[in-house]
Amino acid sequence: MIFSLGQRWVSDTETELGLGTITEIDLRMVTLAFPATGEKRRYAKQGSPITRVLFHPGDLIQHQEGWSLQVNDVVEENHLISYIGTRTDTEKNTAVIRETFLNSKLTFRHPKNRLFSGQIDNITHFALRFRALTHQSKQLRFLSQGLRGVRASLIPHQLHIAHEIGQRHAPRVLLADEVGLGKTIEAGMILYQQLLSGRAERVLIVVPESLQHQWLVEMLRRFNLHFSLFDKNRYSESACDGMNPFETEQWVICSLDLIKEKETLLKDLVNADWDLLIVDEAHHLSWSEKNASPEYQAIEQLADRVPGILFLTATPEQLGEESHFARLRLLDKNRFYDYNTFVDEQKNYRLIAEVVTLILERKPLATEKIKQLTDFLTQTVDQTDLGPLLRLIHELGENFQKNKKTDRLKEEDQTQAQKFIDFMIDCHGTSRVLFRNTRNSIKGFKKRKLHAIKLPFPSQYQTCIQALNTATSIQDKLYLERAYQKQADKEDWFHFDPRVTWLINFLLEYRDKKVLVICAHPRTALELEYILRTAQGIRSAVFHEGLSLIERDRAAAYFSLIEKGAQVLLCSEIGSEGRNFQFSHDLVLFDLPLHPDLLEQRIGRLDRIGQKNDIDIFVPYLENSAQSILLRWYHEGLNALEKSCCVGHKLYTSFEQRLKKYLSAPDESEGFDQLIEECQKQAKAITLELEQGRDRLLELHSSGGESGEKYAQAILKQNNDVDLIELAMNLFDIIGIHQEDQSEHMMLLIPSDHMLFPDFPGLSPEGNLITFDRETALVREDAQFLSWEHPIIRNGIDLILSSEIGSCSVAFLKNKTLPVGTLLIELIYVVEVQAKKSLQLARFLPPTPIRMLLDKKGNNLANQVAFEKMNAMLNKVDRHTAHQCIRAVQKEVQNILELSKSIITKEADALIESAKKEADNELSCELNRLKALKMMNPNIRDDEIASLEKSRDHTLNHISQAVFRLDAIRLILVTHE
Ligand SMILES: Nc1ncnc2c1ncn2[C@@H]1O[C@H](COP(=O)(O)OP(=O)(O)OP(=O)(O)O)[C@@H](O)[C@H]1O
Repeated sequence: MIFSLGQRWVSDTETELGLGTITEIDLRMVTLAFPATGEKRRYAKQGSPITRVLFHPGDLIQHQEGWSLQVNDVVEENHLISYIGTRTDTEKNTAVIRETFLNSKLTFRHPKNRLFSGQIDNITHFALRFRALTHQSKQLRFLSQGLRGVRASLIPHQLHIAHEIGQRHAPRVLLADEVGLGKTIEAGMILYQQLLSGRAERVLIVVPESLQHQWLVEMLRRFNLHFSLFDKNRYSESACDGMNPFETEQWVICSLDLIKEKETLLKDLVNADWDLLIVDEAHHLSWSEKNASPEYQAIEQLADRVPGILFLTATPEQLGEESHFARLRLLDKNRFYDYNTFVDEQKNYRLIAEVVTLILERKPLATEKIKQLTDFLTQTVDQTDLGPLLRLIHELGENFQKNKKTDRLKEEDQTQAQKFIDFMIDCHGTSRVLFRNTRNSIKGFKKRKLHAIKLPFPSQYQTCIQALNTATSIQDKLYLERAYQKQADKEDWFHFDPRVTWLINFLLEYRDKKVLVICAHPRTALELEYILRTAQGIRSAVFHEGLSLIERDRAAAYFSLIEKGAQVLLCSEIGSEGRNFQFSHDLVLFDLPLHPDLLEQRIGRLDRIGQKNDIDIFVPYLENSAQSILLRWYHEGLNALEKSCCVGHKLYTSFEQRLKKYLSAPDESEGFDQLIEECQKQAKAITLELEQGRDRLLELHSSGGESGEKYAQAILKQNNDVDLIELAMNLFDIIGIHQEDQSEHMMLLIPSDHMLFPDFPGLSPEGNLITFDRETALVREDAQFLSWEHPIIRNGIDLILSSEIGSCSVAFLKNKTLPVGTLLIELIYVVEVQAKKSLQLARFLPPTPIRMLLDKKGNNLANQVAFEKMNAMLNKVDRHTAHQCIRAVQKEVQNILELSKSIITKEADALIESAKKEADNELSCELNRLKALKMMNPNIRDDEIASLEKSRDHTLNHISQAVFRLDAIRLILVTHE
């Protein structure tokens, strides 16, 4: 296809944009401007979902000035089309419309014209069209858009977070759920909603190099999103002709290592106009006043330009609270401007958490508490809001007191209480930017059991330490095999280290177990693997940061194979970050890391969603070694091995110096019991304080209480949805896609030789294995999970509705109670709004079909005879007879169409009014809430309010301008035979 400036094209997936004009062409991309909605889109020249708009003699088209032309002739010059024909307003004049001047709001292929020119469709096509319209309209209003098509279990806290953030304009948040609770899935759900709603189009995901493929695969298999991975080669291959390589793709994954290394690449990234940036393992962005890491600086440049940001980390405070604060500042500079103010603010959390907890537990607020709260609110809340708030607190207190005995609240009190809680949570702290769920607040996690294995300290290590003497660092003491190699320059440590013998025996004894072994250093992992494989023939794989990505993925895949896979995977410290190994439940910590957050990351490889067994953690350690000290500290001081420890960083900071003293001289353990005791006490106190303060608030707003459950239930109802299955089968039959049953819940879709649309998007020539059942989709990853949101369904419906298929039909109705030849006309009007997708008007007014069944006098019988009932009674008519019938009743049809106009105007007006009311209610309510919050919570950004205000005004304005059009027409003639 040759592209030329001024040509008119339409987007196959976004027909609501109207007619587009080519405004820019370069080597690989074309830009289309859509004047009807004021939007622009860039498409790759090859393979993009756009179609050239061409009309033919007989078509009725419209000039941008509003007049229409009946096309008689079509002329092409310099790749641009001119339509020659008769103006319908003046009847006589011959006129020309160059395609550039076509009306951008043009609706094509009027069904009436098709009817009178004899272009008749099969009655089954008409039925499919109506069903597709009806379902599309219903589904576009579904509450949990973008959440139901994900191949994942319905986990309430994830759905709540995704819903809460996915609906925002340019969300900027930190997802900090504990390790393995599903941050990747949450980020994917947010991203998917932003894409579906048109709020985001260009997306960049930045991850540690080792996780690139995992993200690529997760986005594809769970969300059907095909990302492009940019490594060094891909970048330099695309960097030709002065083009920005990142502009050739809409969705890109890139590694943090690459970004910080290559200055030109970062520059290109920053200039590539992303809508949404996702950064995984964001704790790598370390910052201090004197030293911002290169990673931090790189992401800072992007954060200045990209409107939406999601940071993901399970251990936000791993590199210190200052770094945590600095990351929050990347999300919102205005709000997080000063570290000390931030720390001060955190002190208020306790009071708010206490009050919220009392209300949740329906306990009356003591006078003292009310006073404290009043003082606090007086300082922070605007005077106009203060009165009602205080009244509410008193009333709630009194009502709780009155209803104490029944333990039940009246519904309005319940609503009031929830409103107050939402308000308090919304207003304070980091709630709009930080989300954190913990294992405490989510049920179903398996237990962890520690098996500490004490082993003798080998003399070789003793000699080595003595030889190193004062030069022995804590690292040497902790990782003795490395110190030994340094000092003795020998590699035979594995011959005498009893941990190795223990590991070999353990693996030989439990041949059927899949065991993950983690150690601090890649070289240790490599040497262990060598000895296991060569000396003992144990099937093993190794996984460390020195391997290429392909080698790492290969190792992980080898380990995951059930039969003939590796029995053991040996990982270095960061080699396994973010990886999913929950199919194993035996973890060997060959050594322990110094920082508790690293320990949590290690255990998190197995202790994550999807783990079906209790987890056994084996720690072989050498008696009286630094590791034995560290083990006691972790187990007895922090209880970090058998329970997830959320206070690790704080305790490490507080005990670091004293702990290191013992680690450097493990023999001198005097006073260590005392340290453990202090540590336990402090752990208890900090945990309590957090549970009563910051963490309680975070938990309340992150888990979402009942809201996540509500979304899960709504989505669950759509599993194996009969409407969806019926429509899909109908669609596949008509399009020409064969269906072969494979098992109870699975089916193979195979393209036939007679496809209605030869290039059906998403359908592979070899066929697609599909299922409508979520549970099947979760275990059978080779099957695609079909929901209303799956591209096969969405594209299928779009293909039908953006074409003429089924828009014009003729049928016979055998009915002896009516005179032969009685004419009924079934009309399908569609009321619709043309506006930017990102306004999401479909929530209030999706393209809505209005069906009429009119007799000669214009009486509407649609309510008496429902569509499916009528459809079942109809018989098809051969083309020749249909043409004769049309000619015979043409005049009557014209009359009935005229009569239908007043009916549709009335019905459309009512629909538009009710949509406006709904939109106004919802958006004004949200706006008022944000404005009220803004008074006391600077977390609400000005641009969020401005955007919502603008979007409400635009929404109402666009809904008022909604139009109706005739989408389909069916003539029904009564026969007696
Ligand atoms: N809703 C879900 N349905 C099915 N599996 C899930 C779901 N949520 C998470 N999982 C699985 O649980 C594991 C952990 O999820 P994920 O990787 O998103 O967690 P994470 O919080 O990003 O972990 P980490 O902190 O290690 O980066 C993954 O194997 C993921 O596939």
